[in-house]
Amino acid sequence: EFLDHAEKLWNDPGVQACYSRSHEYQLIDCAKYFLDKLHEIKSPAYIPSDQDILRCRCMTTAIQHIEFEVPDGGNHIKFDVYDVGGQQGERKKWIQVFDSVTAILFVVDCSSFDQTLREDPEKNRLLEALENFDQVWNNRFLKYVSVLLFINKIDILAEKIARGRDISELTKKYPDIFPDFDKFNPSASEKLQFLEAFPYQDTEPRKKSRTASRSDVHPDTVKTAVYIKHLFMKIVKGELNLKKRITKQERNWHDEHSCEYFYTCAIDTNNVQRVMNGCRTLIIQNHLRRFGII
Ligand SMILES: Nc1nc2c(ncn2[C@@H]2O[C@H](COP(=O)(O)OP(=O)(O)OP(=O)(O)O)[C@@H](O)[C@H]2O)c(=O)[nH]1
Ligand SMILES: [Mg+2]
Repeated sequence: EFLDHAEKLWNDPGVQACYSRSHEYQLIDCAKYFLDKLHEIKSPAYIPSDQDILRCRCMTTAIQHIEFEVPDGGNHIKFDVYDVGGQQGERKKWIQVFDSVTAILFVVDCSSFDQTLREDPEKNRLLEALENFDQVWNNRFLKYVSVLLFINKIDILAEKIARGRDISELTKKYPDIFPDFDKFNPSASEKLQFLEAFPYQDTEPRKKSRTASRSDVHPDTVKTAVYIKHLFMKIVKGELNLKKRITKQERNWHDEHSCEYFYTCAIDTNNVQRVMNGCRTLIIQNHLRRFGII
């Protein structure tokens, strides 16, 4: 009975209008996905699919340790992954795992440019992510640790842009940090890189040739994603400093680590497979370099 009522409410035009303004309050990203399929979920025969499980939101509170082995040639390489929580209250725990890590997987929600934090409704989420990344990249305990930056939720970014949202509010509010979006021009290779990562709908034929545009992806989605990538890369290059440095950095401070970025959609298994293959190679190379083997 509850689910019948919920379904009726979700189909109400007023509730839909509230949903279209969900960047103004706190609503979990997967709400629409599950509410859209209430008719299926309410059936007693409902069994969650893999996609349903991937869409579930489960906030990380304690540090999770996951071990797995990946085949590499004839060998198996063991990976130890520590998953930490991203919310403000969780971050003080990060230092416990800084010691002896080879790489950090830093996941940014690139669709969050028009949202504020659940923990602090005054703080913009993208700005918070940039500041947080600045602290990780410039942390003296992480000088030898490479960072893999995942510019994630590109599917939600596309949905938002299609609904007419844009990053201009942020660029107007913080012009020193966010340069004029209208004047920003991504190169053809930058557009191509994003489009190659963007998931194809089952109905959309895959492009055989490499091209810097796709009929199913709005040009502003591409432009916004590349713009966000530039912001993070400015931090990597030291062109954008958002946090006061406790330790003065000498010129070769960043020589011993690097940052690679990937556009990701964590719920698209094809995209994740490709990204993980790239990450595995980078992590192994970093490890070998760190121990002087290559
Ligand atoms: N549509 C979409 N949803 C995503 C994507 N990545 C994550 N999500 C959803 O976002 C929600 C949060 O994902 P989590 O993996 O719990 O996020 P987290 O960064 O570990 O969060 P904390 O544990 O609080 O730090 C889940 O509902 C996921 O299904 C994505 O690329 N696209
Ligand atoms: Mg988590």
